[in-house]
Amino acid sequence: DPLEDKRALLEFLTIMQPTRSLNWNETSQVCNIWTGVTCNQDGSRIIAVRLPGVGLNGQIPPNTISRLSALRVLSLRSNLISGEFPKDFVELKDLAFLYLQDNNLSGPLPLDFSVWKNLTSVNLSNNGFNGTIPSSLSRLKRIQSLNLANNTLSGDIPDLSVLSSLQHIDLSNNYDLAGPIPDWLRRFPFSSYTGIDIIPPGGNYTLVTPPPPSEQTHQKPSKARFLGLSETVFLLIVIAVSIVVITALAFVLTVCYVRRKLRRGDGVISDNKLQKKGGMSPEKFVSRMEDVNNRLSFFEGCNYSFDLEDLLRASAEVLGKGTFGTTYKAVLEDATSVAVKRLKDVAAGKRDFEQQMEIIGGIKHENVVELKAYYYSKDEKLMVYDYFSRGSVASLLHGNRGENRIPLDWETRMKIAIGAAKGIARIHKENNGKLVHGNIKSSNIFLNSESNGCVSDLGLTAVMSPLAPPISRQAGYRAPEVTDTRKSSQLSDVYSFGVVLLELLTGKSPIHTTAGDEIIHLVRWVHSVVREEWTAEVFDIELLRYTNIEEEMVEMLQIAMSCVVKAADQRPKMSDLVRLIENVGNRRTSIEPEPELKPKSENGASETSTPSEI
Ligand SMILES: Nc1ncnc2c1ncn2[C@@H]1O[C@H](COP(=O)(O)OP(=O)(O)OP(=O)(O)O)[C@@H](O)[C@H]1O
Repeated sequence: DPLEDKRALLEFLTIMQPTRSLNWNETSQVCNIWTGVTCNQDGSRIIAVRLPGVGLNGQIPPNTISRLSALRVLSLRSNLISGEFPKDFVELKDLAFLYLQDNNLSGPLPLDFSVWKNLTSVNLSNNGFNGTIPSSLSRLKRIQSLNLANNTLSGDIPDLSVLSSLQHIDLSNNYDLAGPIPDWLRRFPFSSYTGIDIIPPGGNYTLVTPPPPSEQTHQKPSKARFLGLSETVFLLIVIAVSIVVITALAFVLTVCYVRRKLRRGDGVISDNKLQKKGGMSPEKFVSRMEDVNNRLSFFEGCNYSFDLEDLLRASAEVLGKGTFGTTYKAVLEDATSVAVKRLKDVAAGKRDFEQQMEIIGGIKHENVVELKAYYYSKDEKLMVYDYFSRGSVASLLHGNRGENRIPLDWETRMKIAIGAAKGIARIHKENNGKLVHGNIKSSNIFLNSESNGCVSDLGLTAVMSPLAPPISRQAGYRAPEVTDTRKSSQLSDVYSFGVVLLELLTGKSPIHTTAGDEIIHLVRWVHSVVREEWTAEVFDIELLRYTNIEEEMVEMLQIAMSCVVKAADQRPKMSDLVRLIENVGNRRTSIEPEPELKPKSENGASETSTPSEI
């Protein structure tokens, strides 16, 4: 345990006296136990303290928090903290995320922000800070989000145009800030600088206020104007305005009605806010989530700094509904995008769920999508991942079939296959070699920063109810024995991986319909085509433009077919597959530079791709 850090926090707690009781006591272990506290990997230091809305009262005592010199995240927002910005916070050299908004802090902002070189997100809004905005903010090279709104800051707005990483800024409602509004600030939304005094060319101060809504001018014709019009014209205007108002009202009511209906529908978020989902009132939802013992649990090394409340407030968009729940893209205040999976039908109790999450979150591998955080309460179970803006392999392969489609080239497909194989092989080593992915499919494979395949959504079958209805969307990937026993294994993962390989090779979905509405099962179809000795027909038409890859495609087809054999014990192990696929890829580097074309048969396949090789 980090004893020194622990002592500092206990001193802080004794003086601040939060109204909500925290489970911090001298005898208990800090790391993984104390509410709102996160330690580093070896448990030697505290790196995050998150205590939003726990009723902390009074001034932050000097020489307490500042002793946590490894602190990266400090969130004390929505409390009753008063006094000046603690001077000794300069000791927190690693601080990256600072959230002190919604308190009663006052006095000047720190003069020299450059002591916090790693600052990424700062929110000091809704306090009583006064004085000027320090120009040293311009030295925060990593800053992405800066919120100083609703204080009483004054003076000029410093030039922060050099901050290329800045994505979000809010200086609004600091009524004594003087203008003019600099050009760099005008690049941000208008809401970033409403409520600031500006000096127009004439010299008089005016306040930057939002433009008045246009209806107002329609609804309130001035008296002078009325006197200038004939009564008929005036009446016509009144009637026209009334019609517009009534139509608008009817429209709003219809929208409300439709939204309410939608909200009742299964899994549909009506107001694209996570907090309004599930037909629960936002207040009820938030209060359920805010149970002190039920907090968002982050994994070691995670550089996110948001709290559950931030997540609930984030604007959210449904990415899709899958086997285990619905996944949302949530955009947080500091412009970070995360993917949040809201699980349904979880059968595991809290302890088992947490244990499984620890196993999943403990896997750090470049080909496994890292679980960043999770949340468990009676009513909600959430998992938080990085958001992959390029979409999944499923969407890259099967999405956007229109004119501006960018086909997936062979090299990328191979990188996806090798990456995914390595990721799954790594998963299979976990938990004493017993961990099963359980849901391998192309919508759960993404491209990492090097465009290698990266697998997600692992290990969830262990916490799900076995009584949940069978999922048809998984069907095309499910090994025959899983259909019967409903138990997945590492060998059934191999089968599903084989189906993904077939998808990459054929460009076809595991279950699809033909023009004549015939349902095609990819594995069966490939078997039948190969049996009929039409191997070349199998490959994706988009791949036929590449001249010297036939041999590799055939080799990959052989590998895929070995994965999808019926008898589980005859399938290769994932670690063998990594080697086999890498061999194919390695040979390619020597083939690729050869410009020579191989002779092609009529249907476009090379002479070497004879069915006998399969
Ligand atoms: N981290 C992420 N970044 C971007 N998109 C994601 C992320 N995680 C999931 N998605 C996408 O969100 C959609 C829904 O995902 P989800 O995992 O809930 O369902 P699925 O993959 O369709 O099925 P299953 O639940 O069986 O995995 C899918 O299109 C998936 O590719």
